[in-house]
Amino acid sequence: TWSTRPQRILRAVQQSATRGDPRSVVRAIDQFCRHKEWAMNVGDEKGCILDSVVSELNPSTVLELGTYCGYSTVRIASLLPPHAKLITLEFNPDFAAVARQVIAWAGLQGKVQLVEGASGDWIPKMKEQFGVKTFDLVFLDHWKDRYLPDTKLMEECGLLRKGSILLADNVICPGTPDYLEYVRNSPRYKSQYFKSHLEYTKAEDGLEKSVFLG
Ligand SMILES: Cc1ccc(Cc2cc(O)c(O)c(C(=O)NC/C=C/[C@H]3O[C@@H](n4cnc5c(N)ncnc54)[C@H](O)[C@@H]3O)c2)cc1
Ligand SMILES: [Mg+2]
Repeated sequence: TWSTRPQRILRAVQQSATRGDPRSVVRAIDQFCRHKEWAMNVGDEKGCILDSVVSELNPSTVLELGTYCGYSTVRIASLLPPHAKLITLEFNPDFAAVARQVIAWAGLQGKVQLVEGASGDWIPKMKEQFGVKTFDLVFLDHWKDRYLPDTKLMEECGLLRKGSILLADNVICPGTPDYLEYVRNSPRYKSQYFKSHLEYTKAEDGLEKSVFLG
C-alpha cells in the first residue's frame, strides 16, 4: 500500500528482469500482471499482434499515445531498426517516471523519447520540436475518448502520410466507438480488426489497424 501499482511493476522488473534484455522486461511485467496485480498493459496476447505489425512495417518513426509503465514502449522499441525513433507521450508524471526506469532497464533509452505532456498539446509541436515529418506508425493506447480527436489532429498537422498505420488498443473493451466508426467509414482509411482478449483476462478485446490512404 505504501507504493503505487506502477512502482510495484517497476520493482518486479528490477527484481526479475535482466538489464538490457527487453524480452525479460516484458516477461517480468506480464508475470506480475497475470499472477499478482492486473494492470492496463497491452499484454502478451495483443502484444504479439503489436509485434507482428511493427516487424512487418519496420517503421523509422513511431508515435505512442499513452506510455503508462512503458510495457508497449519496450515491445515496440525492441523491434525497431537501428536509426528508428519512438516518441511516446505520457501526461502523468508519476507514470512517466516509472516508464523511464522500465525503458532504461530494457536498455532502450537511446531509441525512445518519452515526452511528458498531453497529446493534444504536443501533436501540433511534433514537427518543430522533434524534427518529425510524418509517422510511419502510431500506437493509440491512452484515454479512449482521445483516440478520435487526436487522429483528426494528426491529420490536420500533416503527421500522417499515404501508408501511415494507426494501431489502436481496446477498440472493444473499454471500447472506442466514435474512433472505430470514423476509421471504418472514412474513405481515407483502410481498416482491419484483430480479435483478441483484454490483457490477462478472457474478455474480448482487439486491436484496430488502419492504413491512412492520404
Ligand atoms: C470498463 C473498463 C475499464 C478498464 C478496462 C481496462 C483497460 C484496458 C486497457 O488496455 C486500457 O488501455 C485501459 C485504459 O483506460 N487506458 C487509458 C490509458 C491511459 C494512459 O495514458 C495516459 N494518457 C491518457 N490520456 C493522455 C493524453 N491525452 N496525453 C498523454 N497521456 C495520456 C495516462 O496517464 C495513462 O498512463 C483500460 C476495461 C474496461
Ligand atoms: Mg490499452
